[in-house]
Amino acid sequence: MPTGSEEIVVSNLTKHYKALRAVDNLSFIVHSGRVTGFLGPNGAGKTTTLRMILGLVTPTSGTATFAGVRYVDLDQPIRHVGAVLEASSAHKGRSGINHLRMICAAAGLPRQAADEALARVGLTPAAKRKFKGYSLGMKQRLGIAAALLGNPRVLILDEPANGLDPEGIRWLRDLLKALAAEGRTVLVSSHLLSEMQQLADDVVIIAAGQLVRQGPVGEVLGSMTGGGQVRVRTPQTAALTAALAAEQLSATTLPDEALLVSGADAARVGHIAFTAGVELHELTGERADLEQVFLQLTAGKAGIR
Ligand SMILES: Nc1ncnc2c1ncn2[C@@H]1O[C@H](COP(=O)(O)OP(=O)(O)OP(=O)(O)O)[C@@H](O)[C@H]1O
Repeated sequence: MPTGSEEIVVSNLTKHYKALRAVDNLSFIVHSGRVTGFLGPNGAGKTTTLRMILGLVTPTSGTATFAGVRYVDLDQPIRHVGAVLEASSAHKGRSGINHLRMICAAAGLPRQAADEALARVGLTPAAKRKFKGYSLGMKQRLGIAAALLGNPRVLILDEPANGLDPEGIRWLRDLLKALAAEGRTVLVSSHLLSEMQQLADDVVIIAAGQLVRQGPVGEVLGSMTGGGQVRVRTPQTAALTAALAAEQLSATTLPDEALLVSGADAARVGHIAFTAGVELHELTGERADLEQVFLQLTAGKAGIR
């Protein structure tokens, strides 16, 4: 079990490759006890940012710290931060458990940590099978097991949902949520937006190396859609339409005679109806999905470099 919380603070982080600003004055905080999704279109700068956070790429300027300490200054980093940067690789003929035991031996961790990490990712039944026989999903699990060996307070995963089937995604969601519930800080990058919507509590969205938006998933969605759309049915259509208009809300009539109200959530529409004495037979909030939000937020920035 990790002790203490450990936020990741990214502060004015910048990386230039010649004229290209791969990461451009980026600042955000990743909170402990939550799963944070790091989203951006291809080339947005996600991997470069993660590599700077992990001390693998030297920033042009700015810092990334764990409870105030840069990765390179951490004492025994494997016990602080676990990371999976690309699909796990291991010697083809080596078993999963032996792969983990070798990492333990090299890092001075107890051998038992390998068994515990393998169990945590549900690979115990395949412990002695050779890596070359592992499916992509099993390889992803083994990579996460390797990241968990030092019982780190922070977990950083680059595209962990890649190649997982829906059942694998559900498994990943449950694991990440459980790790966060233990107080760990979990940062997960992805371009799989609908899956991020399931996986993450918070999102940090970047495009062209710059921060576009950060916050709880629900707030980011709500702020983009102005509260989304609400489907409502009433026998008093004219009265409800008038009450909505008085609040500067417009409603369109759907083919099944229900009304679709934009720019308000279900609670607001329900309140307006109640105040106007209008009877409702249906009231359903329809939230935009992250894919739509993401496209709106990054429109014009994606693909310009
Ligand atoms: N070592 C490097 N030298 C030059 N340019 C680089 C280098 N590493 C990354 N870049 C460029 O920096 C930009 C950001 O790349 P990065 O891999 O961080 O994006 P990403 O968001 O992870 O994208 P993807 O989802 O495609 O992996 C890209 O334009 C990339 O070509």
